[in-house]
Amino acid sequence: MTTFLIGFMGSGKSTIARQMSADFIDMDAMIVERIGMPIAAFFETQGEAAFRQIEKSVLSELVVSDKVVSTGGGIVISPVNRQILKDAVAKVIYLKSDFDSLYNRISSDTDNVRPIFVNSSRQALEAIFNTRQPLYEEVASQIIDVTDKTPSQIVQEVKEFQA
Ligand SMILES: Nc1ncnc2c1ncn2[C@@H]1O[C@H](COP(=O)(O)OP(=O)(O)O)[C@@H](O)[C@H]1O
Ligand SMILES: O=C(O)C1=C[C@@H](OP(=O)(O)O)[C@@H](O)[C@H](O)C1
Ligand SMILES: [Mg+2]
Repeated sequence: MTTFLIGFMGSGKSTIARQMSADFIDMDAMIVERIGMPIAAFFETQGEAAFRQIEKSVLSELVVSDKVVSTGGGIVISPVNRQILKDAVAKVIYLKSDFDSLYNRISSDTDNVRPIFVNSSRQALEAIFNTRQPLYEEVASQIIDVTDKTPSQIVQEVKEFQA
């Protein structure tokens, strides 16, 4: 069965997926391969809407992948994506944390340039966070509070829930 990891940027989706399964799929990495450029460059040249179109089709492809899939933090924006996640025979695990913890993490993450982070004030980003919170909860089959937990503690909690 496919396992989707969802949550705001910086919640650890890519990190936890990597620790959960050697053949995990990171949606952002898959999209970067497809578009042939970093996501930030694509946002700049083609726009966010074009990114969301690609994201939606990649999500549809991955529903039947039977893999651990780390999604991008904006996967829940689209009602169509939320319906895909609700209809899927899949586990949808929400890695939940508070905005301040996530903001600190994203701010110090030099490996990943997130255009929405780069282009938003802290206040604007918090508003996006607050808007998305209920959307993650709407589609989640499991919610894990990841605040102040190590990746291995989180992986352990996922496994215990599914035991
Ligand atoms: N449980 C954790 N504790 C501390 N730092 C973490 C944890 N999970 C992820 N990180 C760090 O936070 C940043 C974002 O992680 P990432 O997996 O890219 O999140 P996402 O894919 O949800 O945006 C990275 O610098 C990563 O090393
Ligand atoms: O929150 C968002 O809208 C986004 C989050 C990013 O993924 P991560 O959550 O893995 O950083 C990536 O999909 C893109 O920058 C958009
Ligand atoms: Mg990620």
